[in-house]
Amino acid sequence: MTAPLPILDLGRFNAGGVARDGFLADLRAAVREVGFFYLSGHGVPDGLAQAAWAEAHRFFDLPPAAKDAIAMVNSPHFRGYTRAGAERTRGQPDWREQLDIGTERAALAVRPGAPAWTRLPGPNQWPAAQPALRDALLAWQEAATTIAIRLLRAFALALGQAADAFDPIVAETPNQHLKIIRYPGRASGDAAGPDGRGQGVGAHKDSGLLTLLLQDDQGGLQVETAAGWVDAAPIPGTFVVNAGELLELATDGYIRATVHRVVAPPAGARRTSIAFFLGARLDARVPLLALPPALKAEARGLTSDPLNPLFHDIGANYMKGRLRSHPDVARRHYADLPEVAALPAVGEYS
Ligand SMILES: O=C(O)CCC(=O)C(=O)O
Ligand SMILES: [Fe+2]
Repeated sequence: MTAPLPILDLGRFNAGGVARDGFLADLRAAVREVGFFYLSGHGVPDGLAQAAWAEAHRFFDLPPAAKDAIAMVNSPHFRGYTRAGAERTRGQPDWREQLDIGTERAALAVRPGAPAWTRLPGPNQWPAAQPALRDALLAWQEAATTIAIRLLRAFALALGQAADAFDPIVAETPNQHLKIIRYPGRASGDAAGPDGRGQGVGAHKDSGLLTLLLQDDQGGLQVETAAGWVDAAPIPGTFVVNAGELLELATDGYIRATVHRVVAPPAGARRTSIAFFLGARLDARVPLLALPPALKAEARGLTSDPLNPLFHDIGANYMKGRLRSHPDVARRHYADLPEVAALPAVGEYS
């Protein structure tokens, strides 16, 4: 299906006046109805994305041993490389390799009895053979963070809030999470997947506030809408933006954290993406916004999922997701937590 997803131009927001009002009205409709849109006019210099792409491709082309040398299982901070085949979404195997990074910082000094999430901040792992990867990805992460925080201000205004309504939960130490991802080609029938094609990543919602995605020209990202699954076909110069579960929680379901998936490329092809997830500070709680009456009347309430309960306590919510996605890391570094014993052998993504 062709893409009916809206395209929003951030230049209209930056321009102010009636252009801004029009942007906010379109944004409000987009986040309530679809929860996914393309962002153009974001003003991020092209060179930053080009550098991130070039280094991402170089990384995935490293020999397997060089990538395994920075395996995520080495890191109590859930940073590093994960081979294809180590994740499942709702029981079905995903097929993608990825490198996870986050804010580059020293680990916190953790007091005994402190919440488990205080062990999450810490250094990234970088491949010794590719020193340029670090600068390119950290620069991209900073640029994406700036745009995501500007968008959050637009979300707040679009919902009748003060522009800074979300500022306290992203101030100074927002939870930055960047993944470069490669989906190898998969012969159809390889594994049960959508439309008889293989599953790249199964249907899920993102858990943070906002996701900003760069994708190459292969395609495969699909979004669940009232009209069924639609393709988020690549549009050069744009990001794909979607809201995560924290915004659904903060708005009592006015904003939709939309289900999406990636269909694996055919055998012989491959797909690469760069996904930035803006999360809230781990020490914060998700606020419940007081929506103006006209918007409150349209809020749908939360779509509760017994397999994936949501916590307003952000650190606990994020920790739960990391433990489920990467049970090997959980067992190596978090075996003291009671919930770790119950984890399945392979990561459950969503
Ligand atoms: O690779 C993509 O296009 C999307 C990836 C995704 O949905 C995720 O990692 O949460
Ligand atoms: Fe996602």
